[in-house]
Amino acid sequence: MSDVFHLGLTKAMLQGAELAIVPGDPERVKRIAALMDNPTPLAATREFTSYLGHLDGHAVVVCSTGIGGPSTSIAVEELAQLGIRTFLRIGTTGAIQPHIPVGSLIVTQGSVRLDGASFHFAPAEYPAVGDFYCNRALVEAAEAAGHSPFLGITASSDTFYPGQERYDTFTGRVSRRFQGSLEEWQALGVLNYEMESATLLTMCAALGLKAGCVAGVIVNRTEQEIPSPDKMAKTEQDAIAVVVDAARRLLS
Ligand SMILES: O=P(O)(O)O[C@H]1O[C@H](CO)[C@@H](O)[C@H]1O
Ligand SMILES: O=c1cc[nH]c(=O)[nH]1
Repeated sequence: MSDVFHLGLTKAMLQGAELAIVPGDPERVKRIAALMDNPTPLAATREFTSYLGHLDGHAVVVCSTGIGGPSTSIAVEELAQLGIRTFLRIGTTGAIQPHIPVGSLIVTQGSVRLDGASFHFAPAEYPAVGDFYCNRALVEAAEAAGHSPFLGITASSDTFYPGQERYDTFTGRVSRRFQGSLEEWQALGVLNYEMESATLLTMCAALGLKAGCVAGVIVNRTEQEIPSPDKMAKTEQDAIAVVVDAARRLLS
């Protein structure tokens, strides 16, 4: 019996956990939990796969959000109902600034809200910003692992293709709203594209929860569209190690 609608979890299963690590991809969950003590599978429903692990004796939930804002909002809402107060997203991303190499890590300070779900929590004037302490823990964890993370603004889009101005679509077209948008975000200093941070950061700020996002750069859109599988796996693993260390720092 589940205490919440979708995740298949009960409060008892979470053993008092107050922090969750939330990747997009369900396949990433086990690999994140493997870096903790006593990794234990909890549930797998739709796009929501969850594990419990422990860091220095603290229970930590790992739960995938699936792709995009709507499913992210469900995961966060239900985890909050079960007692989670801090959310660390670990994702993959496409950089749009030429100086950001594939393999690097980006910590999202704030997001351009190209999603829809965040508007169900707060109006357009409200910022999608990360929690300072989460950002600090992510940056310190990245630096401790020898990375020089980029910290800045992310464009967070509901769609992977038009919203991120990709022309390798079925029609080869992108709707007028997004034509030229990549260049505009570049000129405004936006670092990267992904698909969940706008929802996560807005809803957490609006609901009095803490959140931070780190992402591994798997493509640079000024150079290529398709990631190389080897580089992608290493980048993802680097980001996983950083998010787990950041969680440990926040819990200590
Ligand atoms: O690797 P994840 O966490 O899924 O993040 C990124 O990858 C997906 C798109 O390929 C989107 O979810 C985007 O935000
Ligand atoms: O370009 C990219 C790469 C990963 N995820 C995204 O949303 N966009």
